[in-house]
Amino acid sequence: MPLSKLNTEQFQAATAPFGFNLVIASAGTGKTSTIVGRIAHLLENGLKPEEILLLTFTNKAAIEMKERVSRVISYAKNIEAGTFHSVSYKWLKKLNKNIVLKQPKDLKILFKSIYDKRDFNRILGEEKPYSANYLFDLYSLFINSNEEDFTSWLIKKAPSQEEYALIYEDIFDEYERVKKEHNLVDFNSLLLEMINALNSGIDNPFREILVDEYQDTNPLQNRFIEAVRKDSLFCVGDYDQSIYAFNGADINIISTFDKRYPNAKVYTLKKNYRSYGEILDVANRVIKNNPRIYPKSLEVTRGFSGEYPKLLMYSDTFEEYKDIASRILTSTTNKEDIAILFRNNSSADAIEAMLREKGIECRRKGGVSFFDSREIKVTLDLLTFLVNPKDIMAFIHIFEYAKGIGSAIASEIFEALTILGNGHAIDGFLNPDLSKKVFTKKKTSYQLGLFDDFSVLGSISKFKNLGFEEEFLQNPILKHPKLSIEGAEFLYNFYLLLKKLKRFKNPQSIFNEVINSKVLCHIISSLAYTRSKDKNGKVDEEKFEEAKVKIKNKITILGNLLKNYTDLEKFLNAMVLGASEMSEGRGVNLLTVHASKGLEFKEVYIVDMMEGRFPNIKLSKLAGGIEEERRLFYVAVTRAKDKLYFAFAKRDRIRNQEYEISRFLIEAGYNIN
Ligand SMILES: Nc1ncnc2c1ncn2[C@@H]1O[C@H](COP(=O)(O)OP(=O)(O)OP(=O)(O)O)[C@@H](O)[C@H]1O
Repeated sequence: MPLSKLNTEQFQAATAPFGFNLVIASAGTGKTSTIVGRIAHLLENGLKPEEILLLTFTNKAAIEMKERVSRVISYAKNIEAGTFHSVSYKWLKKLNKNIVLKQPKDLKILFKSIYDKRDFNRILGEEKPYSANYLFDLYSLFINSNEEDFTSWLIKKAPSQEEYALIYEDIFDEYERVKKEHNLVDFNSLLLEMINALNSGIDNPFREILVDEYQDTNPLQNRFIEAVRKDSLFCVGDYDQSIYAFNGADINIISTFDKRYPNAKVYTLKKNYRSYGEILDVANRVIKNNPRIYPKSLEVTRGFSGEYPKLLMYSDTFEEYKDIASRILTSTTNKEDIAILFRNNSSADAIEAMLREKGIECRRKGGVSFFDSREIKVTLDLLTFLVNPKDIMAFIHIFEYAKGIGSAIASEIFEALTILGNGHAIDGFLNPDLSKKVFTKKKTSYQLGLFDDFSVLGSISKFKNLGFEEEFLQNPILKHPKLSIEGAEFLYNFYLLLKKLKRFKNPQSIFNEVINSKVLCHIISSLAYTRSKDKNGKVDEEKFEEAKVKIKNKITILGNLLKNYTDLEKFLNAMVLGASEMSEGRGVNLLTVHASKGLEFKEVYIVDMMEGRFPNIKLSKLAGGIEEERRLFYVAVTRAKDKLYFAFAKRDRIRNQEYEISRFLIEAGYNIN
């Protein structure tokens, strides 16, 4: 039973009466077990699973906790659990809100497609107009500035831009209109929309909200908690592990809990089950230099190993990474149980290279490189468009690969398809309503710099001999005045894929069709082509073939992830909401300290323990200060179960910089003389 395994302090917290409960769980003291016990306690005392909301820092954590309770209480799988964003997203969907979640960088592309429709050349200004990218950033700055009128704001900042102000404002209007029309939202607006819905009095079934990693809550998330909560909160966190200030996390939220809530109860978990005493000694010595918000300490339960965490000293970073790789090579610890932690991402590539040179497999959490790669993005866009043919962004991204179709033309074709398909772009491809008029002449406005391109429609005769099916040749989208032969061919292949996919429902079969389609093959070739060019722009045939195989292999990895899903939409949502939780490969874990949060390893190396790098003085000035850096150090140290090493190098050859030892090692009592 989840409750029977708890120690006294965990049990007391897990069985706390309804109300405002804060559990200060020091590192390694079993907060996961306590949350799992709490859920079991609530269910055993008559709460229905639908009345429990569990908010976690990652979706993976939510799944793990739910699984642990479900092993004993099977219906626990019905509790609502996930990150703030994924819970809001699911809830908004349940409320039938039609929303399409997008990353800011995607919205930037939409913005550019609207910007590109304007002709600034008609104004012979002294100064050039702003680029689309700059204007997008300027616009978000304006929105955050609380000023009401863009033009007056712009004139104050850059008087010579005044003559473009009308065009800029028209771009913003269209951008907002398109976003609204297609229900595009970013991460923050998910929470905002949900808060609005809750404040407008929608049905709220939750009787207790459990919040994990409470110390990293930001004010918007806190507003969400406030909007959902009725009378019981169970928040678990450790103020010494608050490390997301740069992302807006506010440590004051945890530190004022007992003042903000009536009759709040604070429980503390002190017994550490993870690490040997020597490791905890280092953690305690350093963290005591930070303010103690609620009284607490770490108690050793595993005893002492007899070995104090070692400080490894090197003359330069190259030597440092090389020696760590050699130590790992000969270590008897399972490679998956070893982690190398670094404060700065910039350390990662050199360490990875050194490990690979010695033939040591490693994996980097964050998976950014995987999900940021163009092949994965475009494959996800293809699948997204199939699930949601209203997703103009996905459509524009896919058509970036069609020669001659830029983002402006792509968005016009998309609009036309939507009209022809009576609101459904796929129908616009497959069963266009020929009575509808598309690409009609647009309102021309010299002042707003709009083109009046559609006065002359294109002729489809140039596409007659390309072997297109008769049915497709009838489609009015081919009349776009700027459509090139290559563009039309891409559209035709897309049409063929959609036609074929009509027969499939199973996500795996859909994926197989997509990966073997001419559309994706064309995209793969075009990516491989760019990647196999040499300095003079010449393509090496062998490299080109190799690049194609590599790209296809990567896309296949995505297909493997899909195997766990029977619903394509659920898979796609998990990819948007959880991409940062994925890790690639196997072997030694290479992690930033931030990404190591919540994890534990038998053997840990904390590298680059140099003043300036850890603590990172520059970053600490931006958010959180030295106390946040000290918390990062505390998080790093407390990941280690059995063995812990610190590595220091006097010099970095590449940066041509000399270093002093990190102040945290001095605070920990290391004597380097
Ligand atoms: N009552 C207990 N008896 C024995 N072992 C326990 C108990 N509670 C937790 N543990 C073990 O202690 C370790 C740490 O637990 P857990 O990962 O939940 O810690 P945590 O509080 O989340 O730590 P952190 O905040 O540092 O990430 C785990 O290996 C877990 O199995």
